[in-house]
Amino acid sequence: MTTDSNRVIIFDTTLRDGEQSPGASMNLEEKLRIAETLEEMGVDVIEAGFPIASEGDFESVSEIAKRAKNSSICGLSRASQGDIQRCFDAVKHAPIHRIHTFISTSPLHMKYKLQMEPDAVVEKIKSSVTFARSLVEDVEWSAEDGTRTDPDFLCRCVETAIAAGARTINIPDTVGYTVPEEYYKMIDMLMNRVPNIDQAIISTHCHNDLGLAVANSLSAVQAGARQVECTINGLGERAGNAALEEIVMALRTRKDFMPYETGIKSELITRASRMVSAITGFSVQPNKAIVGKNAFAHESGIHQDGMLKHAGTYEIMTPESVGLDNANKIVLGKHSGRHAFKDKLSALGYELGDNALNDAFKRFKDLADQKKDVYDDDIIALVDDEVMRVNERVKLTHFQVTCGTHVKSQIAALSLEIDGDERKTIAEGDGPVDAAFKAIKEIVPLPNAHLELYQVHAVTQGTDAQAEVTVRLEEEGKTVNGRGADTDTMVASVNAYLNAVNKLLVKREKGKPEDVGSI
Ligand SMILES: CC(=O)SCCNC(=O)CCNC(=O)[C@H](O)C(C)(C)COP(=O)(O)OP(=O)(O)OC[C@H]1O[C@@H](n2cnc3c(N)ncnc32)[C@H](O)[C@@H]1OP(=O)(O)O
Ligand SMILES: CC(C)C(=O)C(=O)O
Repeated sequence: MTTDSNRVIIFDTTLRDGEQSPGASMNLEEKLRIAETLEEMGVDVIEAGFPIASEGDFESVSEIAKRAKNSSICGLSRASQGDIQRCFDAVKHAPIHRIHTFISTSPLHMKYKLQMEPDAVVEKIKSSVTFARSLVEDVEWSAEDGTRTDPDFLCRCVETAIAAGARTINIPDTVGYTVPEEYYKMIDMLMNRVPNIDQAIISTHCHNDLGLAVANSLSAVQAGARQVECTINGLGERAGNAALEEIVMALRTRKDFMPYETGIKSELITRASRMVSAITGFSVQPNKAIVGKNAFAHESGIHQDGMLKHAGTYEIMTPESVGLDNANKIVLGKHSGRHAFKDKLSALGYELGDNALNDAFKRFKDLADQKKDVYDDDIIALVDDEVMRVNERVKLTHFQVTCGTHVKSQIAALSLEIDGDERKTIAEGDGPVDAAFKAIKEIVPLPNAHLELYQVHAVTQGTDAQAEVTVRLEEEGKTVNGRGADTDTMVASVNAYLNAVNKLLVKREKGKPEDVGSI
């Protein structure tokens, strides 16, 4: 495959190296779905598996090849005729196909793993690539453990592979050992020293053992590599491979510094990431670049304020460019400020005046201090509660209740502000709710009111969820419902009861004006 001087070939190995992650095995149907998505994304080469590894691998590479249209389908094979033939038999069904063959070139691998002399390795490169070329046009050769290989020997191996017909030369950082500057120099050295290098495309295949897989790959591109091997979500052996989404978005976002193109439709990145995560069961860490759930989320007030004024203040790419349609996420939490809170309220349909906004904001901050996640429903409950309480005559100022085992009766201590006056009491009850409600009735006499309903439900999930309590009171044929929300169920209960009491007072006022103030 040839490429324009600035076109970077994206070679996805999620189905081969990605599947080598312990626990990431995929079945045929799952591999077909991923391959279809990769092709739709515009991946140039899909490494679909290692056909000699098993009947299952052979079948999946063959089936993927049969369905492929535009992507080249590739299989991996050791430097042996058996592997290469099996690989060919699987990939040959694809209209565009490639054989990828490899052998180790580092002193350590040659001596201990292959137990071969360097000259014998060079001979194997020649014979394996020649055999592969007798089967297909497009042969890729990899120098396994390339980054720990002696430079002179690496040049000799690369020259041999190209002379035998390889048109892509891959220099893997098999153990994730190199660093960007060193890798740059290695690619640059090959470009300058290997006499027939212009007949091949240099490829990178970086592992992430030091967290440098993407940085190393980009460094190699800057040195002249024009194929990057990568995987969705950075899946792969040990710490994984370079993440496709990070490579693609880095090239797209920093075109000013790295003027290279890929053929990837980046809008499909999120879909591919979620699919691979769901199929493998490997969840994506929340702070993972590009595809983590927090990659476009903003929690702190200063950032949220900046985002509301201009998204470019804190986002270097748009969520839409990676296929997130819910736009940037302003997540309210304890670090949020008034601007973001007000914006969230208007998105939820609330327009509060300055005073009400300040009161609601204070309650929101208190809630965020107590609660890990503040959801929209929490805010709705909080604001409804706040709005409801404006103009209430009876307000809670203090409440404490004892409860637990081996306590005969529970004691509630309560202070209420009624029309501006503070009143206090202590009451005993059969359980904390009973004690609390008795305390209210001692301060606010309600001789004819009956409790018809007391209901608690959690607004959101988790043990720190807000409780929303509904209390229904009936007095002489008039029924009112009171609501209260708080992370403390007892406080929510008292607030709900008081809300109902306040509504009853309003009904009394309407019915008998002479009763105003008769508390
Ligand atoms: C860095 C990488 O990602 S490399 C790819 C890793 N992927 C895989 O290993 C895919 C899954 N592998 C398998 O299913 C099996 O290992 C097989 C089918 C490939 C081979 O299985 P076996 O024949 O039982 O051999 P085993 O895996 O135990 O040992 C590997 C053999 O291949 C040899 N070998 C390793 N790499 C190469 C190579 N590139 N070219 C030729 N021979 C190689 C080893 O020296 C060893 O040979 P030996 O048996 O003479 O000592
Ligand atoms: C065989 C090559 C491409 C590889 O996977 C590696 O070296 O990590």
